[in-house]
Amino acid sequence: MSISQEFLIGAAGLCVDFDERRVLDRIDLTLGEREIVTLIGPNGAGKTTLVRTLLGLQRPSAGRLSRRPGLRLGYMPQRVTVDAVMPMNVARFLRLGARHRAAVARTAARLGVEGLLGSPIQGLSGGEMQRVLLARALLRDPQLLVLDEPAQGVDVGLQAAFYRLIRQIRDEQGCGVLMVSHDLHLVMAATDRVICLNGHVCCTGRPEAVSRDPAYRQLFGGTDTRGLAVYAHDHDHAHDVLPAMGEEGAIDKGGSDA
Ligand SMILES: Nc1ncnc2c1ncn2[C@@H]1O[C@H](COP(=O)(O)OP(=O)(O)OP(=O)(O)O)[C@@H](O)[C@H]1O
Repeated sequence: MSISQEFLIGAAGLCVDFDERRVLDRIDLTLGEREIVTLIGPNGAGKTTLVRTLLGLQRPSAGRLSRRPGLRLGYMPQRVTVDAVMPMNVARFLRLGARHRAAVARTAARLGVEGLLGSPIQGLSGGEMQRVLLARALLRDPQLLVLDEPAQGVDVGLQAAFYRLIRQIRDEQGCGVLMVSHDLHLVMAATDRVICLNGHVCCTGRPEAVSRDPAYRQLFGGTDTRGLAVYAHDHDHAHDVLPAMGEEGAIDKGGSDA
């Protein structure tokens, strides 16, 4: 596979070994401008390793990796550990990226955390921390936003709202998004393309198509059916109102034989 400059990031035949154990095997992947791609897979599938490799934090054992020159990345890690004895409020945490106060205030307001700027970072709830971490990533004005399990530790209602927010941010800022998730049904409406990973790429495509793919079903067994019905319900309403238009219409095409 050749990796062209039209992509923000691309990998061809990417392999990663740890202690002679192959954890990622011949991964081909591209991420285009304004595209939202979700990596999904069971525990130990190599999702974080793949993200770290794409970010340049992990050396591949084989294969080729390409990033657009000068690509601005905003990375939201699974978690951050802030030393309990180090006093740090949210405003200071956000300013660590050396951005102007006005940008910090504007981004905090955009994410609804402006009321938390004076609060100690250690005291935030899971949902508040999630938005603060996203604000920090956005303050880099990223062309590619990378989110590793961004909804972990947050209740399901807030998770759905968070994924809607990610899609809005992509629409407003025009950045590409690469995210990791365990839960296809939660990210379906927020994702353009899914890559189902289990050491190798098991299947890939639009979320509706992946949810029906035998490789995906084999990997997740009967354990991931709960949200699909909910998703299909929302989606049916949109289908009646907005035929083949915008993001809902695009998803409809994939789900037409459901
Ligand atoms: N630095 C490392 N050294 C040795 N093995 C590692 C290292 N990092 C990850 N691994 C192993 O590589 C495999 C893939 O791990 P990775 O964290 O990428 O999976 P994941 O899909 O992100 O898992 P999870 O969903 O549990 O976060 C696991 O077996 C893990 O133990």
